[in-house]
Amino acid sequence: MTAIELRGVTKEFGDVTAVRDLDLTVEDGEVYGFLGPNGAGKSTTIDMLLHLVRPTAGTVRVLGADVATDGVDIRRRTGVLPDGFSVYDRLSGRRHVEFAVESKDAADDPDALLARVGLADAADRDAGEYSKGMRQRLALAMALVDDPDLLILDEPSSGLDPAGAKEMREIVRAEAERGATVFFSSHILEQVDAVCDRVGILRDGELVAEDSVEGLREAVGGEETLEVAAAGADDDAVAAVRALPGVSGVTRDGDELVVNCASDAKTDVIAALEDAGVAVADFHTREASLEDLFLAYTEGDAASSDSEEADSGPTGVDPTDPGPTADDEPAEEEVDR
Ligand SMILES: Nc1ncnc2c1ncn2[C@@H]1O[C@H](COP(=O)(O)OP(=O)(O)OP(=O)(O)O)[C@@H](O)[C@H]1O
Repeated sequence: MTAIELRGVTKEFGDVTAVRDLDLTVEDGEVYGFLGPNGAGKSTTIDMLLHLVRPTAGTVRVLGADVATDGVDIRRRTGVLPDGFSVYDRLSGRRHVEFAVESKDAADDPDALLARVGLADAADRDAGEYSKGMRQRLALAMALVDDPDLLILDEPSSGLDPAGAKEMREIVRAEAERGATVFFSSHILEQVDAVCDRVGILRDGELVAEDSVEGLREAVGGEETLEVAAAGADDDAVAAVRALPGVSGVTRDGDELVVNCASDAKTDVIAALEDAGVAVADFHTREASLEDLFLAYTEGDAASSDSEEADSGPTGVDPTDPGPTADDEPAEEEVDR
């Protein structure tokens, strides 16, 4: 079965096209990493999977059913870790999980779930006292209720310390081994690298790359990354480099230009910079990584080095809204983010 299937999906918010003619398929049991810089359309896509936002065009199918007509059943079988999860300050962590268990009419032991996400000792404390990472762990515990067939995790590692991020990866792996499909968005490539079967890279609402992590590595295998100390490089010089054959991406990192290019294009890059009047102080090459590929596909104004910190923004998410389980109708109103 296909866990997620988007066909020709477009979402416009007034003049802004957040997602453009998106085709995306996630097979049952896959761990799929959904990458992209800020504003690429990841959360909008996730909101459409959850039927919190209706597409302007196209169809969205989840767990073999149409989200527009079978939302209740889909939500019952789906665990969601929303972006910008907010808690009820005066309810304990345990109460939050109990609520999620009751909402799904499930039989899970809240304490076992809290222990699984490392919150056993904090189970009785008010969630309002939880740190950001603890809230994220709590959200994960709630998402795991009733062994969902599909886990949708929006920036799951946001706010987690390295130990928490590792635990998150282990939980994702364990869920996949259990047979669940996991779809998660992230800016953090090492998360994706470590757990995903496949990765999709979204830019300006369009899928610009999709492959296994190995496939993406192979795709950059024939390329090198050239780091050029070029303090005086202006936009014209960058554009001249970008226009060269064999150059797949150029990003600026302080006084340095980072150029993804075929090995035989390196001398052309240096020559183009010098022709543009840039004094090249130094340059060296380094091995291409998944990070380089991400930058190559997402470079430009939208991709910046500050993208590692997720902007959770206003929450708009009620943590005790059973979402995945509710007997209510699919949302009629779009979420206000
Ligand atoms: N409710 C809304 N009204 C108007 N514009 C919106 C709304 N939601 C999203 N957008 C716009 O759609 C585009 C995609 O936003 P989205 O939140 O989906 O990106 P994202 O990839 O999740 O970004 P981030 O990594 O920063 O969370 C942005 O230009 C954003 O401003």
